[in-house]
Amino acid sequence: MDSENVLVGVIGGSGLYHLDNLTFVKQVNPETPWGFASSPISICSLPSGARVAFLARHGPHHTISPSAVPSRANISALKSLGVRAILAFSAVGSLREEIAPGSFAIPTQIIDRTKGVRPASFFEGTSVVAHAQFGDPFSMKFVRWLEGKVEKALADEGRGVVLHKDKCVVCMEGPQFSTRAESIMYRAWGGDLINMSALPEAKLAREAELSYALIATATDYDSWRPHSEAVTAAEVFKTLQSNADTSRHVAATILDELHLAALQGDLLSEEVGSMRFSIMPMKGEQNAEDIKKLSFILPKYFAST
Ligand SMILES: CSC[C@H]1O[C@H](OP(=O)(O)O)[C@H](O)[C@@H]1O
Ligand SMILES: Nc1ncnc2[nH]cnc12
Repeated sequence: MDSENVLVGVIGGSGLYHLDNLTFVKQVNPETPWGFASSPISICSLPSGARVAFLARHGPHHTISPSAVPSRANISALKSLGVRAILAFSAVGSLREEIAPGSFAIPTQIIDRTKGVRPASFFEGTSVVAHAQFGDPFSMKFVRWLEGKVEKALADEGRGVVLHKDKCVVCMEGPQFSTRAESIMYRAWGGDLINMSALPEAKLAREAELSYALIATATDYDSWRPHSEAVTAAEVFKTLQSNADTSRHVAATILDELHLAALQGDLLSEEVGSMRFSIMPMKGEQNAEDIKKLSFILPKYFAST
């Protein structure tokens, strides 16, 4: 196995600022056409010698608010290291009684409640138009593979953390939490979980032809329960630390196998090549600057001269 190859990237969310249960190798901070990532990227080595990349979505000291996360730089920086699959973690509110704070979920759907203030496409501001397939916003092969592995890791050491599957996450703008009326409306819409970070991350991973899945860690019941206090940051903080410890355990347990699966390729086969027919045919002269920029993320389709 080529231990220099970094095929798997991990994005840590609120509470998860490092994977210090893995062996730290070095930090890198590649500049991308969309600037620098939220944090320098830590390269860590796994027991097999394989390497993974870790980046903290809100910065190592949580200084970046959800609306300001440089997601294009994050995704393109990971891709520039050779990453093919991204495992993202996110602290979420629960919109369902049965998803108790402290439990984990792997969502399969997203409802977009961001407000258009986040750059959400690598093609934005360029002369190239592309429409990525996004009906299944997470990589389903990867999701199905993860479910079994994460469920097993959560049962380890008597942790007894429950894993919920096939859930729908509402991604809201923030930074303020939802009103009670919004929280109730999201439940009526079919939302099960709520966060502020699934988008545009998942969209950008799709545009970059990277496999992407999210492990959602529930911290609170948001604001829909009639006889409970509405969510506060203090409420979220109560479970953030233990959820982050569990997330680190899950990562350490599954990353070697994930690296191997990424190396074998089948797990990632849905995304590779998926943008080929999403890019509108370009007639006439192509804007050289734009092509150069896009070649950073999709060199197969945009040959930089
Ligand atoms: C700290 S509560 C709200 C905050 O937490 C989640 O962050 P992340 O998804 O990065 O774990 C949520 O999306 C909000 O950004
Ligand atoms: N209730 C909530 N709403 C939005 N994002 C969250 N992250 C954690 N809890 C949340």
